[in-house]
Amino acid sequence: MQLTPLHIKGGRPLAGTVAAQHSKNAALPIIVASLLSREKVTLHGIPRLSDVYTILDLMHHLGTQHAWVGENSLELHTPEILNTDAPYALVSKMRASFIVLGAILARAGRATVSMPGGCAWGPRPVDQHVKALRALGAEMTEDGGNFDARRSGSLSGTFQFELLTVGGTHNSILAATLGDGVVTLENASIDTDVVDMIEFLNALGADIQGAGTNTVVIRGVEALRGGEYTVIPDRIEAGTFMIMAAATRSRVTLTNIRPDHLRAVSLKLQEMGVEITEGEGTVTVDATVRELRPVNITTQSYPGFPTDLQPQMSALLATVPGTSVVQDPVYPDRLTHVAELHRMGANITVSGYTQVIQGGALHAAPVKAADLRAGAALIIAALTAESETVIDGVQYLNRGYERLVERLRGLGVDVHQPDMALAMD
Ligand SMILES: CC(=O)N[C@H]1[C@@H](OP(=O)(O)OP(=O)(O)OC[C@H]2O[C@@H](n3ccc(=O)[nH]c3=O)[C@H](O)[C@@H]2O)O[C@H](CO)[C@@H](O)[C@@H]1O
Ligand SMILES: C=C(OP(=O)(O)O)C(=O)O
Repeated sequence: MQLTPLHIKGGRPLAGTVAAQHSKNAALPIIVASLLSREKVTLHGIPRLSDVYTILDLMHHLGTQHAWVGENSLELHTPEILNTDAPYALVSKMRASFIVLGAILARAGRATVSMPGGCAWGPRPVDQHVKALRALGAEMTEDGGNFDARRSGSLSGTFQFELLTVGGTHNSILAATLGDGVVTLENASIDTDVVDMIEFLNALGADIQGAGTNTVVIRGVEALRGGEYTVIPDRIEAGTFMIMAAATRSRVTLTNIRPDHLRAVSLKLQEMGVEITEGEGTVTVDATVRELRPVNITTQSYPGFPTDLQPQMSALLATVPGTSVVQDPVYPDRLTHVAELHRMGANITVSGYTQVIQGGALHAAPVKAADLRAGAALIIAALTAESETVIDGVQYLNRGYERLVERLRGLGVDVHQPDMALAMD
């Protein structure tokens, strides 16, 4: 859906407290994982985001009935899998939908899923998903952009990922949870979103050991029961607000967070001269104490500095005098924010996945987001610029930030976008 642009008048500090939403990237796989149970599942902490509505459309196609039973609570029930295919029109909208492959395969014995979409900054292969499922005994074929997966019995065996992949680990766990085989995943992702999905599945009666370590052992079980689960706080959303506070040289408190999940971000901000005070489920970011210093950043899988905060951090560093170097080997093409920040006066030169940033003051300009976190980076830049920046491409922001205008206003931001409320209908 095309939305009217966001108008932001920046150049003044933020103040106050903002509660982080629950995690988009944990909620989506957990919603998909509910497909493994015939019983009713109630999930709390589901953010009202366009990605959630997209995955619910896909789940509806597969046979899931859903009902919102509170602002962020969702009841899901899949007594039968009605379709074993996940069509292009639904899967192409977001990356997370590709993991329905593992879930449908587990529940129905076969699945046909289109190549995934999502934020389109460059190639996002799924070779590890395919290799893992093949190694564990599934038959996988690809035809015309569709993957067809079949299994004759339970998945079993050992697979070692060639690299750390969040989605590949999700998909393999989902495929192996039901049945009577034992699957060992080596070099598995230890990302918070993987741990949360494992804890959810175990709460429903799965037998999955090793969450948060690189070796995950899944002993298949005959069936999962129903249950209730609360999704973890969104470390990327919280990190975005922390970076926003630093960029505007403000003092802001975040609540509903897991400080331990945000350590890489906190350490980098501290290195820049930002005061970070952690509390029980809170963090206070104070960038009013001293001048900020430039830093160098290289993204890594969790617990390293997340690629999903690289564009936002680049926007912050574009405002900090001196030279910073930002490298994103996880997603080397994740650079759509750069040309837009140039319009605002940023001095960033790019070579491969390296940005060399000479910080200074930014100015307002019309800009356009081409993906979710680039949109967040443009908001951060706009908040530092005197006079009004107009940000287009707002539909991407609705993929990842709940009630954004309202929450920015809560921090004192001068922002308006007349039809924002419609985006969440
Ligand atoms: C919905 C969701 O949760 N998305 C997140 C998830 O994406 P996603 O799960 O797609 O990302 P992965 O962790 O799989 O990707 C990490 C790296 O592995 C590579 N790779 C991945 C799979 C594969 O089969 N082959 C391969 O080469 C990717 O190109 C990338 O360089 O983790 C990313 C990395 O933290 C985040 O940016 C995304 O926001
Ligand atoms: C890139 C993201 O999501 P996806 O993997 O669905 O594109 C993100 O959350 O930053």
